[in-house]
Amino acid sequence: MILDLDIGNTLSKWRLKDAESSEIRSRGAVWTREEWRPGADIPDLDVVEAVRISSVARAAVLEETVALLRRRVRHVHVAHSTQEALGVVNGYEEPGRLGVDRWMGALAGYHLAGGCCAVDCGSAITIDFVLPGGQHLGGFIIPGLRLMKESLKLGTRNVAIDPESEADELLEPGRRTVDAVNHGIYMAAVSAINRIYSEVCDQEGVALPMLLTGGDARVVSRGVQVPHAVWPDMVYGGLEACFPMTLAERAGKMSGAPRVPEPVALEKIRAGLAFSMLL
Ligand SMILES: Nc1ncnc2c1ncn2[C@@H]1O[C@H](COP(=O)(O)OP(=O)(O)O)[C@@H](O)[C@H]1O
Ligand SMILES: CC(C)(COP(=O)(O)O)[C@@H](O)C(=O)NCCC(=O)O
Ligand SMILES: [K+]
Repeated sequence: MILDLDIGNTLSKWRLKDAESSEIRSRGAVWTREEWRPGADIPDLDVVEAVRISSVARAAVLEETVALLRRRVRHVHVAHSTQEALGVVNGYEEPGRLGVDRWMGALAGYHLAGGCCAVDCGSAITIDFVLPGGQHLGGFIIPGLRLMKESLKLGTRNVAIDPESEADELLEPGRRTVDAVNHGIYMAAVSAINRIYSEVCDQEGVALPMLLTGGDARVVSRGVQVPHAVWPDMVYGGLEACFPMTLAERAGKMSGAPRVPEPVALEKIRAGLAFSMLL
């Protein structure tokens, strides 16, 4: 079995992948603050022959995790943001400073779709752009839905956006604090994504397919007007592409990769932008 780990600021996600069949056998998540202890919600390491890790948590969390895993598992691969990988050139002045989850997402997106806009809706919402030739432009970082809510400190901490609520509902003015906050941050997130996408496509003269991942991807997806696909395993896709192990991976396949969304024509994106400027 291959253990894939995506350690974010909020949740540490894992999945077990069968090295022979390439099937995903199980998956789970624990709070990043908590200690890693095989047992409870952590897979049994006895069946694991290799681990691939993407981590943006504190260095100590990664060090401890790697130390623990190295004692039990033969192959431990840790992903790093580099200047170039798999045909993508990192757009950061200091490539190593780009969050490795963003780098994995950008690589997976490029591997799947060529040029793309990769959006990760986790603790932070990150919006990264890769051009068709492989140049990563850099990106945008805004607080995630939960962080935005917490920053308001309005005692609404535990009131999550109802994942069943319709986007239309979330776009109405709230008539209670809870709704005003939820609708406000939702609007902030989705309008930022829509606008940033249009601005960058306009500047670069190319309509890019958009891919969405992260804990809030599904709820954010409903308010994003740009054609896009939700890809929960996008960060894992980067790990698969960087450290291919199974036959399918060596053939370039990434588990759970969606169909590439067809972007709208650049003229339409530009017309939408021009229209919003008139309002
Ligand atoms: N069941 C859940 N538990 C925790 N967070 C959730 C859950 N469902 C959605 N979320 C949202 O997902 C975010 C965490 O998403 P994730 O992509 O795992 O973040 P990160 O990679 O930063 O750890 C939380 O900040 C929260 O807004
Ligand atoms: C921007 C992030 C905090 C997002 O982390 P996440 O929401 O996935 O936990 C992470 O990618 C990070 O720590 N990046 C380093 C700074 C940068 O990418 O510029
Ligand atoms: K993120």
